[in-house]
Amino acid sequence: MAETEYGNGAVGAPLRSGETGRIAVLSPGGVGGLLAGLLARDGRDVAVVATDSTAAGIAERGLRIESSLFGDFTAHPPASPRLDGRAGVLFVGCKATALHEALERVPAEAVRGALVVPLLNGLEHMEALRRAYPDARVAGAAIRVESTRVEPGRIVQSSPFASLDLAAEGVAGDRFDALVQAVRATGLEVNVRESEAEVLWKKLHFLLPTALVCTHAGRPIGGARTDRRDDLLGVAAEVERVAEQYGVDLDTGVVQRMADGIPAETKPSMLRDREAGRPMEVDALGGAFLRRARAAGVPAPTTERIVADLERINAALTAG
Ligand SMILES: NC(=O)C1=CN([C@@H]2O[C@H](COP(=O)(O)OP(=O)(O)OC[C@H]3O[C@@H](n4cnc5c(N)ncnc54)[C@H](OP(=O)(O)O)[C@@H]3O)[C@@H](O)[C@H]2O)C=CC1
Ligand SMILES: CC(C)(CO)C(=O)C(=O)O
Repeated sequence: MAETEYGNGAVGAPLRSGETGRIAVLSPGGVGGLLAGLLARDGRDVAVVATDSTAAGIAERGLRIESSLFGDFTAHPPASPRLDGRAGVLFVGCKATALHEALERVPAEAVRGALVVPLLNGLEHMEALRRAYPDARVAGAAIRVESTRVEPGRIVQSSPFASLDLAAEGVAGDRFDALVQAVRATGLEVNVRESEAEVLWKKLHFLLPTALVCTHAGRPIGGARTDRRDDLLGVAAEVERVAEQYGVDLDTGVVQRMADGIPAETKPSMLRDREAGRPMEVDALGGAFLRRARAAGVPAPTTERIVADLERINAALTAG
């Protein structure tokens, strides 16, 4: 039997138009684990790809989700350290700091023609994914949620908000529509936008000030938005000015209202990494933004200062 383009892992299972095909989720951490659990609970054909020990743990005990929005449950998707067979969709849920190693678990052949949906914050992972998977279509995406991998295979989702923005640019079609439907059916809000740049810059506009300032201050948003308000709004205004040079209109007033409206105890994942002594995404977020700012000739002194400090802290963390 001829090999089908996107089987359910098994060679020969034809994919009908409008279906997602098998949904692989690489790295079941805070955001990847939440997506994998929600989709598996709905009976979707989900395959988790994880580090060796986490894959073994999920295969044995399942993937535990404890969520203020979606309830508590254990899902039992198959989990392995490497993607075997093909997938029609690949969610990428690792941190930027582990991206290159993590991608080795998903061969390019396994996602030929597939839709690749990165859940990472930042900008430069898009180029890295397109280089790794030249025959896949990589969608601009951004997830807004606070979700934490408290131990391997156990995810706690705590925010009163959870939404996924997806850009249709370059990826529109039946599989994209099917994916939107599948994710919406889990209860997660999905917003479809046209432009990839808009999706990525809008997320960065909120994320960069909150991640940098909360992490620098060592405090959740409630402390950062009062004690470090000038820095928070300063970074947001710099993102607005740089984004404009890349054709994206942003409004720092929106970020201000969002930062004032979310629960005081909200912690960006970068702050959680600092607290746990893990490598932080300083370069993937702050560094990438500053490279764009320099290329556009727009000064970003507030971001420069905070990123320089966090780079020193990160170097000390990663040195041991
Ligand atoms: N957490 C959040 O609330 C949000 C996070 N984001 C963004 O999403 C991305 C992921 O963040 P988050 O979910 O917090 O990350 P986590 O630290 O919770 O999870 C990272 C996952 O990557 C896995 N991993 C590490 N190394 C490898 C490897 N070599 N191969 C395969 N998997 C690997 C980890 O495995 P193991 O479990 O085995 O350690 C873990 O499951 C980041 O870019 C972040 O900025 C965006 C919005 C919200
Ligand atoms: C700030 C937050 C929790 C909001 O989505 C986030 O995106 C992150 O930490 O990566």
